[in-house]
Amino acid sequence: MLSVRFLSLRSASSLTSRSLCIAAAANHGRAPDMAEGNPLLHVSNVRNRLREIVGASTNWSDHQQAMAERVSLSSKLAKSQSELPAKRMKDSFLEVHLPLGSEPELREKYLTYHNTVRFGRILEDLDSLAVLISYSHTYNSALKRSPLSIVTALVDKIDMRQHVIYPDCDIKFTGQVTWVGRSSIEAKMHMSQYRDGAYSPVLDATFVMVARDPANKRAAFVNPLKPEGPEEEKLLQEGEANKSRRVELSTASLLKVAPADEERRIIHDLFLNTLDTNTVSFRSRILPPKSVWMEDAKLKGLEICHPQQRNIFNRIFGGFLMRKAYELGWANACSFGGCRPSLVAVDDILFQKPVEIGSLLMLSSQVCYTQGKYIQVRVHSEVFDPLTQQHNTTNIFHYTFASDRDVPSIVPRTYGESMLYLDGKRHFNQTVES
Ligand SMILES: CCCCCCCCCCCCCC(=O)SCCNC(=O)CCNC(=O)[C@H](O)C(C)(C)COP(=O)(O)OP(=O)(O)OC[C@H]1O[C@@H](n2cnc3c(N)ncnc32)[C@H](O)[C@@H]1OP(=O)(O)O
Repeated sequence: MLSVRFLSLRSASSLTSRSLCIAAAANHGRAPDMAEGNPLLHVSNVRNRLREIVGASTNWSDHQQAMAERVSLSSKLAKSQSELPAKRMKDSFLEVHLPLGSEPELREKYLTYHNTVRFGRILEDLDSLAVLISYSHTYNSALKRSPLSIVTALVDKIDMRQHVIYPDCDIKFTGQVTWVGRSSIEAKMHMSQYRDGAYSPVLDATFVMVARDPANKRAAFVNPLKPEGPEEEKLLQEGEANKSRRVELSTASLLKVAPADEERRIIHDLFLNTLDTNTVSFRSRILPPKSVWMEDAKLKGLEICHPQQRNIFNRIFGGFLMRKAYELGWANACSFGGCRPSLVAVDDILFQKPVEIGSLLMLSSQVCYTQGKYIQVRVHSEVFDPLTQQHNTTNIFHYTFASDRDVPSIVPRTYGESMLYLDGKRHFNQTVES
């Protein structure tokens, strides 16, 4: 059933060298693999494979029955991690093609007005791929369907290696599991684009996925990971270090503890800088030149969560949420900077709660930190229940953009805004200065 093409790392590199040999004869943005008709996994098949793996319904009208059938798979879950066989990294290695160069009919879905690729669409593909990689790691040939519900918990990091993604050149995604906990899985993915005879790197992404029982109510064990060779040992150690870093960051969150001394000084300097020197008062505040109050750098949006945007577990697809938040964040940075900004990094996208079908999803984007030509944007999403009038945060997204010129400085006015500023600064330092 899981007839995904599992390529070993070694076979992937030999594929690349073979590709390079044929490259001279290939078109500008059309990779030889695709031109030769090599049957690699096509991006549009990733979701179909996921549907098959979990037995998701294709019609919304059948979703309750499909869910009930899934819940009956609970008995197939492992009682402990030790009863599951250890997997190798190559067991989950996948290579997926998005042939924008070879299949012009695909382009429309990915095209921006400015003749580049919609990054929100790439986020959707990365999310689906991370889920498929995780299912490949947990694949059990004795079962027809996987009892695991694997959800996206965190987009740890997406580093852009190139700012322009061409809409008429083939794209290749590769990825594998690089670390596992008891129920969590780290998947690393790379995206490259075929241009002028070779694939060149576009981005590197690290996602954390979490396995749940079929009803998505509690954690479920995943197979241990057995590294082979020093390169894989290093990836595993990096995964361990990533986990420790996440715990540290969460412990130091400004929602839990006071800012550090240096951060307090920054906030006080910003405050002093806005005082009116003519009136000796803490109350009269003046916006410094080439600055914008934080409250004037927001953009809001609303999504009604229709069944069309559901994932294989009948909740809203994480990739869709990322696309919507990204596009709002981009528009926010665009109107703030007065030009089309390019994406530098995506960092620490947290999926706190699932978004149910039918929800009213409120998205709120805020420019929270600026430095030179860089704009740090935070998008907060919450569901609003019109019956109880309650708001619940579901996601927080962080995006770093670069403008083609220096942008105005963002200035917080309240204490809460100052915390947003510091949080934005921390994210900026982590992505841009690391
Ligand atoms: C149907 C046809 C449609 C076709 C659709 C096509 C689309 C197909 C695409 C399909 C795509 C489908 C994909 C989608 O669309 S998934 C949709 C988007 N994602 C979500 O909705 C998830 C929302 N969040 C949650 O449900 C909870 O917060 C989760 C479940 C994530 C954690 O809940 P909770 O906190 O209560 O869990 P726990 O305390 O028991 O811990 C369990 C483990 O989780 C680890 N952990 C937790 N948080 C984090 C974190 N932030 N960073 C790193 N790790 C984290 C934790 O260390 C522990 O690990 P371990 O020590 O066990 O190893």
